[in-house]
Amino acid sequence: MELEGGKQKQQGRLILLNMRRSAAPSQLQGNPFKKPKFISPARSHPSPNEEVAKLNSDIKLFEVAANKNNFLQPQNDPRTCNFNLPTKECAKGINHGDNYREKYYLEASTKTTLDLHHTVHSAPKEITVSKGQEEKPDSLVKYFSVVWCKASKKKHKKWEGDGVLIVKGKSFTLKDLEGKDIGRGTGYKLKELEKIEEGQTMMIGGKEIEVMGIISPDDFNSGRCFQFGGGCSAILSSSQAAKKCFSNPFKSVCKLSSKENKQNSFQSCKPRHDPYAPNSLVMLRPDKNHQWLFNKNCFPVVDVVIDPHLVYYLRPHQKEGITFLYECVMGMRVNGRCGAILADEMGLGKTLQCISLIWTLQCQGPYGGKPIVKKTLIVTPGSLVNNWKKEFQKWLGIERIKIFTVDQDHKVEEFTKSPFYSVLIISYEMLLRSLDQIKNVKFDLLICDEGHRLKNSTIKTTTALISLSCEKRIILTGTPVQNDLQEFFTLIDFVNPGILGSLSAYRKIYEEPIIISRQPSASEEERELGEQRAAELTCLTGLFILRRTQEVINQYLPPKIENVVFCRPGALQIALYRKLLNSQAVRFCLQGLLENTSHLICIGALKKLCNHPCLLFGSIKEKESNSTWDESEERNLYEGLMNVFPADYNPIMFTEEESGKLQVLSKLLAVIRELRPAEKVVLVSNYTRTLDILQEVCKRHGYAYTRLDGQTPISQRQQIVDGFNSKYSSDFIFLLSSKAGGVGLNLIGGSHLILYDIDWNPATDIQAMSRVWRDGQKHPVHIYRLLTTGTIEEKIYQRQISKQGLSGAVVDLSKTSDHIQFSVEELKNLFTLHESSHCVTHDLLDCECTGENHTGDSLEKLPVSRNCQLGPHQQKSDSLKPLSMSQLKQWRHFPGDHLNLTDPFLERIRENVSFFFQNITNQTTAI
Ligand SMILES: Nc1ncnc2c1ncn2[C@@H]1O[C@H](COP(=O)(O)OP(=O)(O)OP(=O)(O)O)[C@@H](O)[C@H]1O
Ligand SMILES: [Mg+2]
Repeated sequence: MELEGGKQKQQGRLILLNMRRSAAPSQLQGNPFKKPKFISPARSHPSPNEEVAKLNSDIKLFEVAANKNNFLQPQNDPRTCNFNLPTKECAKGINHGDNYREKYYLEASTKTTLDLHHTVHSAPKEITVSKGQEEKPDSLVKYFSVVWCKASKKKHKKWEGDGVLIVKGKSFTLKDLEGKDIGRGTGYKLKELEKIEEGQTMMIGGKEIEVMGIISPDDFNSGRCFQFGGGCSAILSSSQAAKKCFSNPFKSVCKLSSKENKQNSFQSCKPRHDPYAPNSLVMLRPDKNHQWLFNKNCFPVVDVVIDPHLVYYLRPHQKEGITFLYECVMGMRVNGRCGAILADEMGLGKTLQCISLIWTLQCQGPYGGKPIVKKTLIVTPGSLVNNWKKEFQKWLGIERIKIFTVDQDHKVEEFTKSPFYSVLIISYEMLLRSLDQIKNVKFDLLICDEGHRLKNSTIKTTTALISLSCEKRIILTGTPVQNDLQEFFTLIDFVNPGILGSLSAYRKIYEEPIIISRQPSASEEERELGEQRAAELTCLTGLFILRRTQEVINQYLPPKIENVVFCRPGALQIALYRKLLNSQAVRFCLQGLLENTSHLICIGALKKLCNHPCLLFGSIKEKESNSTWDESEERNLYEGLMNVFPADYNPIMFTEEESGKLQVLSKLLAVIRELRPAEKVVLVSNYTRTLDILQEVCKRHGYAYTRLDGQTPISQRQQIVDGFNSKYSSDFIFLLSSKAGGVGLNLIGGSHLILYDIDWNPATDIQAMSRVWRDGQKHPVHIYRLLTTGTIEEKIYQRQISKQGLSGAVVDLSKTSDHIQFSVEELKNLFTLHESSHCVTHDLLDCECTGENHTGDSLEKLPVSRNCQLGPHQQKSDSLKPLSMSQLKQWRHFPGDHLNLTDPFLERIRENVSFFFQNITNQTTAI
C-alpha cells in the first residue's frame, strides 16, 4: 500500500486524513470484518484467478498463509476448546466472526481482488486539542484495527504494519500486533474522537494510520485482535475455508491424475479394521480443508480405526485421549499445527495412549490408508526407557512393532542402519550425547515423556529437541503445565512453534496483563482484562492440551488408605534437637546475621536428626576430619553436639529406639509381614544414606529387599522393577530413592508404601506415593507418611498444605528447598521444637475436637461424619495438588492412644505414635 500526500504530524493535533483508498473495494465498506489484512509489500502475491489450472499455486498460497498464521480449526467438535474453560466462553472465542478470520479468507482466497498497494490521495482534516472543560474524559472507550506507517513527507509511502488503536477518553494509544505501544497522544476533543470511523486516516504519535475497522471490546479484552492472540478468533473453520476458497478441491485436483488408475487404487483402499464393528473406535474423518492440504494425490478417504485388540483394553478416558492425540498430530485441531500436550495425572496410562497412537499411525492413514508415521522417537527419563519397551510388549506383543532402546551397549547407529526398527526409545541424557546421529534420521513423530523438563527453553535438552525437524510433537507430563506463564510458553512453543507469537509479544499480550490482574493492587479494569486474556490463552491452548485427573480411574482401582503418622521422637533425638536449636548457627540465622545458605545447613541437620541420630553423627565426624572445619559454619552448628551422644556411640550399631520414626517403621513392617504375608512394601526416602539405614533394618530382620536409587545403572532399573512386581519374587521390600525413581515407575507389586521422610516440594512426595496405587494393583493400598511430632518435619508438612506452599499452586518437581526464601518469622517457627504437643498440625487446624476423646470409628463406617470432621470428604479435583489444610481437617484423625483403634496396622504401631490422620478413597467393606 502506498500513501501519497500525507501531511506532516503537527504537535498537539490529531489530523484526520480523508484519504481515498484506491483499491479498498467499496463493497467492503461498513463491514470491518471484510477489510483486507495488512500485507507487507514484500509479501505481495500475484492476483490469483479462478482457473482450475492455477489451483496448484493456490494450494501453495493457502499453505503459506496457513503456516504463517495461527488458524485454529475447531472442527465443530464438542470437545474442542473444553480445557479449563466454560464452554460458553470458548464457543464465543471460536465462533466469533472477527476481522482476522475474514482477512485471512481474503488473503488466501483465489477469489479476492486485493490491491496490495493502496494509493492514498487526500488532505488532512484537523482535530483540535480539547481545552478539557466541557467533556467527561473517561466516557469514551473504542478500539480500532488500523494500518500504520511512519509519518513522512514522501510521496510514495508504504504501510508498515497492522496495529490496534485504543481511544480512551481524550487519549489514544497505538499498539502493534505484538502488543507493544508504538504511539500515544492525549488531550484531544472528545467529540472528534467519537467520530473516528473506518476508512479515516490520521496522524498520531508520529505515525500515519488508517482505520480499517472497529474492534469489539470483547475482541480487545481477550487479546484476539492481536495477530496471534487472534489464534482463537483467527480460527478458521476449515470446512468454511474450503468452501470459500476452493469450492471443490477434490474434483479439481483429480484432473491431474489418471482417472482409471485412481479408480483401481481406490477400490483396494479399505479401512484396516471394520469401522462398523461393535465397539470400534474410529478416528475423525478429515474435512475438506484438510483433504485439500494433505491429500494432494487425491486418494480416497479411508476410515482410521484403532486396532480392536487394543480397544478391548482401553478405558473410556484413554479412547478419548487417543482421539485427541490423533486429531492434534494430524493437524485437525489447529490448522497447520501438529503438536499436543497430554497432561493426564499420574497412572492414567499415558503410555498406552501413545502406543495406540503410534501403532495406528504406523499402519494407517486417512488418505488411501497410507501410514502417516514411519519412525517415532520417544525420549524419556533413563529409568523409564525399558518401561516403555515393556509397555509396548505388554499391549502389542513383540511381533507387531519393532522397538529399539538405546543404552550403553546399543547405540543409535544400530537403529539408523537397520530398516527393521520403527521406534527409538532413548533417555534425555543419551539424546544429548547422540544428537548428531539422531538428527540424521527422519522422525515423523516425537514423544517427550515427563516432558515438563522442557519448560526451560535455555537448557540443552530443550534446545536439542527443538533442533529436531519433526513436526508432530507430543509432550507427556503428569505435572500441571500452566502454573508459570513463562514455562507454559516454552512448553506450548515446543509442541506448536510460534503459535503464541514471539516471547516478547506473548509477554505483552498475555503474561503482563494476567500477572498485573492478579496483584492485590489491580484495578477492576486490569483484573477484567487479565481474566479475559487468561481465558483466551486457555481457550487457545486448550485445543491441544488435555488433562484428566485421577478420579477417572478410581473406579478401576482398589481402595486407598492414606495415613499421616506423627511419630514421637526418641530421647536422644530430643536432646540433640534441643542442642542444635541452641547452637550459635541457629541463633545467628534467627538474627538474620548469616547468609541464606546457613539456614539450609541448619535445616539439613534437623532433617537428618529426624531420620536417625546416627546420620547426624556421621555428618559431624565427616566434617571434623575436613580441613576447613575450623572456619566452617557447621562448626558453629555442631559445637558440643558430640557430648550429647553416648561416649561409646557407634553409628554402625544404631538402634531403632534412637529414632521415633524408625521404631514405628520397624513395627509397621512386622505387622504387614504378619497380617499380609503375600503383600509387599515400597519404602521411600529422599536420601541415599537414609536408605542405607533402612536397608540395614531389612537385613537385621531378615526381610528380602531390592533397591533402586541414583546409583542404579539405567540398564538394570526395569529388571529390578519387574523382579519386584513379579508374583514369584521373594522380595518383601523395595527401597526407593524418590529422586531417582519417583516419576513414571510402576510398582504395583507393592501394596503398602511408606514415605519415610518429607520433601519441601509436595510434588515429589505425591509422585512417589502414586507409584503403587495404579492400574493393575490388586490389593487395597496402604500409604503411610511418617513425620516426627513437633519437629521441622511437621513444619515442612504444614508448609506443603498451607496457603504458602500452595501459592500459585506451583507443584513443580524441580523446585527444591534452595528455591524457598524464608522470613525471620518463618525461620523462628522452623527452629522451634514443640515437645508437649501431640500434633502441631492438628493444633493449627482450628478443629473443635480436643484430640483426646475423639471417637475413631471402624474403617468400615467411614465416611460417617463425626464431630471432628466438618463436612463430607471432598474429592480433590486435581490430585497432584497438595492437600489443603481444610481438606486435611476432613480426614479422620485421632491420637495414638485412642481407645477404639480398629485399624490393625495402626493398632500395632500406636505405642510410638502421638497422632494419626487417615483418609480412605474408594472404600469398600473389605480392606
Ligand atoms: N487400560 C488399561 N488396563 C489395564 N492397565 C492399564 C491400562 N492402561 C494403563 N494401564 C497400566 O497402568 C499403569 C500406569 O500406566 P502409565 O505408566 O502409562 O501411567 P502414566 O500416565 O504414564 O503415569 P505417570 O505420570 O506416573 O508416568 C501401567 O502399568 C499400565 O500398563
Ligand atoms: Mg508415564
